Amino acid sequence: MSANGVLVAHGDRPREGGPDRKQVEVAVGVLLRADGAFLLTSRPRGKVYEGYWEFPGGKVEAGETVEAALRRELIEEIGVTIGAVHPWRVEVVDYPHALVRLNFCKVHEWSGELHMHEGQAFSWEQLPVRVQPVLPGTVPVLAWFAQERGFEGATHAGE
Ligand SMILES: Nc1nc2c([nH]c(=O)n2[C@H]2C[C@H](O)[C@@H](COP(=O)(O)OP(=O)(O)OP(=O)(O)O)O2)c(=O)[nH]1
Repeated sequence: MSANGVLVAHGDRPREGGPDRKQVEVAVGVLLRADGAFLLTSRPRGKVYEGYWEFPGGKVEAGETVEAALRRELIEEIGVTIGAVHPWRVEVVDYPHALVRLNFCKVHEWSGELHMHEGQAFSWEQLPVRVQPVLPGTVPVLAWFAQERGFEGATHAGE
């Protein structure tokens, strides 16, 4: 785990892959508009946690950097070409289906229109987030925003 990583365990099902299971690297994009709104997308049908809201992104492939993976995933999933990628925070989440290492990156510039290529829904959100349910591994990001923005109270519905 990185120095700024936190470990969040979620769910009480037995873990897949035994005690030596590998961390799956995930590149996650926090797209920010000038007014501070951030983009959330819903997980497509057929994926674990289908319908849960998250930041767009996906798994880093072998030999790929987090930045390259993020550029690829955002073209594939939401149809935008991103500008500078700013690594923000890292979080490790221990799900029953996988141990994931989420590399959250802020992105302020992109080109192209949003097109949800996997049938997801999208929403530009501010705190408190109105869409629900929010993916467990996404919830801490809302707390980081709250800290940055001096926001107090529940960060999302259904808490
Ligand atoms: N994209 C994204 N994934 C997240 C977030 N929070 C969180 O716990 N995750 C987890 C869910 C998944 O276990 C993993 C991402 O894997 P994924 O299945 O979406 O990745 P992928 O698009 O490459 O999927 P696949 O087609 O290879 O199955 O990270 C988040 O905010 N965004």
